[in-house]
Amino acid sequence: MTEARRSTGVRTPPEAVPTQRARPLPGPPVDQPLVIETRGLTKRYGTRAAVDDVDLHVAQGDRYGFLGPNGSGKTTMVRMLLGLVFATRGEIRVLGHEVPKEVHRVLPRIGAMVEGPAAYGHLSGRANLDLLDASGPGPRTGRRRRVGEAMERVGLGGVDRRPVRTYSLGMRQRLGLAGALLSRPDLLVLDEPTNGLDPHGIREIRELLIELNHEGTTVFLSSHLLAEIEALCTTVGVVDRGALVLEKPLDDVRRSTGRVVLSTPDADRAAAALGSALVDRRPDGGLVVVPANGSGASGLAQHLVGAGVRIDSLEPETISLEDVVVRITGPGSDRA
Ligand SMILES: Nc1ncnc2c1ncn2[C@@H]1O[C@H](COP(=O)(O)OP(=O)(O)OP(=O)(O)O)[C@@H](O)[C@H]1O
Repeated sequence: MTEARRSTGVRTPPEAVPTQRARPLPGPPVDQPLVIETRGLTKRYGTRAAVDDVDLHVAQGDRYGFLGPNGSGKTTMVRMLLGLVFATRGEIRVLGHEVPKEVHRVLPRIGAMVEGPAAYGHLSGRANLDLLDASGPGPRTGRRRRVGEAMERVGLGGVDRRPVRTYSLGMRQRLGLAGALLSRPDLLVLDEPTNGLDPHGIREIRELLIELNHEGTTVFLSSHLLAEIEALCTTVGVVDRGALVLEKPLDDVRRSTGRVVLSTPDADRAAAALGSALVDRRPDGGLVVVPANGSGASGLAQHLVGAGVRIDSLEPETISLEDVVVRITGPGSDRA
């Protein structure tokens, strides 16, 4: 069952999205207008549902991570949002417009990168972006500036005249992102944007996306990399075999358990002093403790020190995104 979204995470609201909707799709309330919403969205290939009855809610200002194992339907979802694949059933609304019916009104406001960046290898990065810009809705005037700015933005300003065939994978990925930025989009839709990048490249892309988000761009990205979503996103949607099984602000997912984890060189002495307040011992040696009612971590520390226990650290126990994903998707969810 879907753990539905109740509120949005940290927000820097960008300029307003059209809120007049001919027919708003029903869904859980959120604090900001929705820039992507789907209702009962389903895509079948033969008898197999690649996307299965999905109600998605991406709010303005989100950095929304669409997380799922390989083959769980992420790319199919992204392609439907962009009008590249027709749904078998269900409704899609992006930036207040129906997709695919009104996709021509939506696409000029979206920057997208799906299934890796495509570029002509014999042309320079700048020439590739010139071509892309020429095929877009933007005016001819200002193209040079737009392309230059986009190249600078992704850190390719110094190599803009080199043929793309000489670019590393990371540079190609950044060129793809530069293409997505040309129209100064309200919404970025990125399918596995850090695929194939090394840790340095992943960090660069992440920092750039956070920067763009702070300037007002809503970011929707798909990934099978839990750590990537955890480091970048404000909201997470978890998809398992085509179905959305969780959609929540990341801060709500990683909530505190109310217990604390004690790290000490005097574990046995601590265990004796804690009695029934000690509820678990972790593989890393940490003692999981339930502080006595109202005493909190400071009361616990006082009690332990009084019992002659040395304390290395005493920290609140939190549930990680990984804990939650493992629990709700179960083992083998990424198997065919
Ligand atoms: N054109 C197609 N025809 C038939 N089946 C398809 C087609 N496109 C996707 N599928 C199937 O739909 C399911 C979801 O695929 P999709 O590519 O959307 O998943 P994904 O989560 O993006 O996977 P990955 O992370 O590997 O890219 C898979 O079982 C895939 O084989």
